[in-house]
Amino acid sequence: MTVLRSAAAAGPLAGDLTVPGDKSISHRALMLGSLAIGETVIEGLLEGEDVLRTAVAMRQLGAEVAHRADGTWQVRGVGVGALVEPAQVLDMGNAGTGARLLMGVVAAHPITAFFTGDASLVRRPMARVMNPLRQMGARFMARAGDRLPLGLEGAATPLPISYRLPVASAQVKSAILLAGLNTAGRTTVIEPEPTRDHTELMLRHFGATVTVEDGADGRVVSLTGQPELVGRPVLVPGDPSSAAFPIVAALLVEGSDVLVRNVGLNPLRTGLLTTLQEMGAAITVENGRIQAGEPVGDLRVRGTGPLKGVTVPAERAPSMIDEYPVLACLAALARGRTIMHGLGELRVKESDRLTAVAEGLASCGVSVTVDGDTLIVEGDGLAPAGGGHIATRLDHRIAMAFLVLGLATRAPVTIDDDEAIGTSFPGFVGLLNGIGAHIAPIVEGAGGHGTEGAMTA
Ligand SMILES: O=C(O)C1=C[C@@H](OP(=O)(O)O)[C@@H](O)[C@H](O)C1
Ligand SMILES: C=C(OP(=O)(O)O)C(=O)O
Repeated sequence: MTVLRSAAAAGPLAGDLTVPGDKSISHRALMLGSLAIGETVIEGLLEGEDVLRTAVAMRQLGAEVAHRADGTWQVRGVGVGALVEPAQVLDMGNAGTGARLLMGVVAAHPITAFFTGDASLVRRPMARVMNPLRQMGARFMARAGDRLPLGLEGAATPLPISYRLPVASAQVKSAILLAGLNTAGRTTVIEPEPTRDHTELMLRHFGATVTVEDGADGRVVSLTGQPELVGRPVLVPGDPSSAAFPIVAALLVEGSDVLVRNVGLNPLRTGLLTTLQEMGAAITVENGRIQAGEPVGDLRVRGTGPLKGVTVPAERAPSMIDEYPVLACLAALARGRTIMHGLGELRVKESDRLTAVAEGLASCGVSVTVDGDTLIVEGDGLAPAGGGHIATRLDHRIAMAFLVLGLATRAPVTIDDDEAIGTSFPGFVGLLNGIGAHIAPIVEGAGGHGTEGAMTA
């Protein structure tokens, strides 16, 4: 555990950088590679703690997963329906995606597995995946409130279901589709609001038949069960949710000019870019291309001074759900009020992000209100006081969002623990400092929150 401090940069941020691979796509590549026959080579896999937990779990379930000398990952799968019962508990660490998607995979295998996670993950709701998986025939032994740790007895003969999502969640959709893989017949998920479609795209990439139609009730996704999946190469683009941090940093520090290369631009993930453009941000997409079925581009971001406050509609939330903490930090320096609607899901992430963002911004002298599921941040175009000491609550996005805010506040911002950052963005501090940010560890016990130590990022 290291206490970190970020302070206003001496000058504008400048240079180019590449963020690590997409977390959502990385989890899915390891899982589908493990269910395919033959070899899957994954290039650009996110080597963050969350994804490494999935790699270990897939090995425990019988797949061969190897990190090769050239930096790629090689998976030798067992085929749909052929995972083996794990001898040890599957510890998914901090990862909601890893836990929920893998529960879907195991639910349609005739095996029993036990799942657990860290102090954050055991507080998060699992009923949202357990309920549809129960309908498919899986059985659970869980604590009150359907939380981890839990035991899951997969169905020997799983039943196909048609399920309308009660919450907009790509994790729930994906858990059901992954269970549908080893289920005879068609498994259907209806989502009233579209969520990220990496599972659908990758299922097709590995040879499954997935149809997507617009129905009266929303987007209807159907999978034909028991396909033979065949190992395929996977090229993972940079994670737009990670790119959000250097992008916002460049917008916060006037005069910055930063190029973020190789960012995934799947339209179901680009709500933040839409919002930033509405706020007046100078962002251009260069070198737009399709890479392994996913749109990708390089983003040039210029800090041209204060942006304007906007209203972000609730229906945009699924396409930028993980980006609200850093958007709220940017809004603190915008001119006027930024109103973000439809944020109920933020309460059940790695921490209660609505509360964490509101308390953190208030401690930095920013005027902020939570009204039900709406977050309102007031800015006057000037640098906030800063000086807050942020409780990161095992939440990587809270840690990174407030370190970015500290680059533009009058007094430095500190976070109490940098460890969570490694779940999604290993190398974050080094990359940000590489373009001119000032983020440094603090030596505890040297007065106040300590003094700045040697930079080791
Ligand atoms: O499917 C995924 O890979 C994810 C879906 C989102 O969660 P929900 O499905 O809970 O909205 C997102 O917050 C998470 O970081 C990754
Ligand atoms: C919510 C997140 O991830 P997960 O649900 O996988 O823990 C996130 O990365 O912001």
